[in-house]
Amino acid sequence: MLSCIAEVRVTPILISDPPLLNLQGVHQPYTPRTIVEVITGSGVVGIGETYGDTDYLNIAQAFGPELIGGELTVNDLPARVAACTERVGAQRIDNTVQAEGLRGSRSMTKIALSVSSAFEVAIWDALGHELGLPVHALLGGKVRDAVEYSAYLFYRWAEHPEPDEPKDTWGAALDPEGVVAQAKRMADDYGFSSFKLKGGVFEPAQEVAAIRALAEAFPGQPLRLDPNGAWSVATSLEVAAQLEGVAEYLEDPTTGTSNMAQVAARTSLPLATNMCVTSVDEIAEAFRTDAVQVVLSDHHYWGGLRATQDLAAVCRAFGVELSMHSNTHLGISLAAMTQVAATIPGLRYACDTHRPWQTEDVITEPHTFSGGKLAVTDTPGLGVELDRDSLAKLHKRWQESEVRTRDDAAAMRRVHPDWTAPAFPRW
Ligand SMILES: O=C([O-])C(=O)C[C@H](O)[C@@H](O)C(=O)[O-]
Ligand SMILES: [Mg+2]
Repeated sequence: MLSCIAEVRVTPILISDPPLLNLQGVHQPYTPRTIVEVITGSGVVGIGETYGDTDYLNIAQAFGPELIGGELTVNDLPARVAACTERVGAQRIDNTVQAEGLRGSRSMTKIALSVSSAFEVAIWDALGHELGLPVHALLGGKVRDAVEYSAYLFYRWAEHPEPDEPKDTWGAALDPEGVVAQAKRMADDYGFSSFKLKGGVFEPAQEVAAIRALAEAFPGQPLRLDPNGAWSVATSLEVAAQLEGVAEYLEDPTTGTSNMAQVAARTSLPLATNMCVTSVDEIAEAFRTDAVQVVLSDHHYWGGLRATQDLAAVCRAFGVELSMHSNTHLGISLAAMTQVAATIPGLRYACDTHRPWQTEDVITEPHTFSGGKLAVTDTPGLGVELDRDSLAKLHKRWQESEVRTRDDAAAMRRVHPDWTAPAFPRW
């Protein structure tokens, strides 16, 4: 007989983040995350992680206690979190804006699923510990022993504007030479052999030049460019023509399924997305119109690991490839990504990860990449352990700070006071 859930803890934290540039602006020095702990009657602890912005945190804090006394089951979580979201005042959520402009359209359902994902992962982890099995075994078993990740390259400043803000040793990358230097360090330190450049920051010609410089520095290695929908259909087609035979795919060159379909119809370069296929109701139109050839799944978006497997099955049915998207995240989410990626057949594109950019973590032994891959652990649950000192320190930072959301445009205004997030298409 499995133990029931005896306690749930929801802890907001602030983690440091480097000054990475994107279409919307720049990453803040500190960004919020939510850490979830599900504790069973036998004392087992399962952990999960998701966004920490206020809309997400409020729902997570309201929902956590509803699990107490219940069983370690995941199938009813999305519906239960959605019902809780209604009660928490989801009517305040503006469904019309593009969340951070980087994630596609925003909706209450998507926010609820992102919250649900943290509880789902925590329950899988707890179940794994209760049964002495790794999460991948609970999900049906692994089909690979290691998961390959791609280097996630960013244009960036050397430092945040204020002297007492977090620093790292990567230096600036504001031109093709800087991007290549960053890629070389990613290859040397982590063994990554495919590279994605976050675009939408400079004029397309400069970003094409950076991809060409990468192709020269890393001949034959897979390259991707992701401007988060910054380009018109015409610009996307110009870039596609220049990168055919150079890049392995273009990621969200333009905004919206119909624009993506127009681009896809006139280039041989595959199009990937983490913006126009981010929920079940967006799949049909995108697949029917052949708008995307690679869906970048994200267990935070889709509601967890089971939902990621479901998405993989739908993609298989339509001959669409699957890979993984990543946003600023810590080791709990990386462990979850690795466990589910291990179970998905035919994953032929390396998954994204922001992990090398994070200097902090809440697990006792942060992951080590070898040859750009993470080994799939067979230890029970997710195979990672919560570092309570670190969690307490990062929670204290949250308590002492006024930062409650990630706002890349506001962070950019500290340096360029006239900055506003650009209208689509930017170019
Ligand atoms: O692939 C993507 O679109 C992303 O990773 C979105 C992220 O939010 C990224 O652009 C970032 O953190 O600046
Ligand atoms: Mg993307």
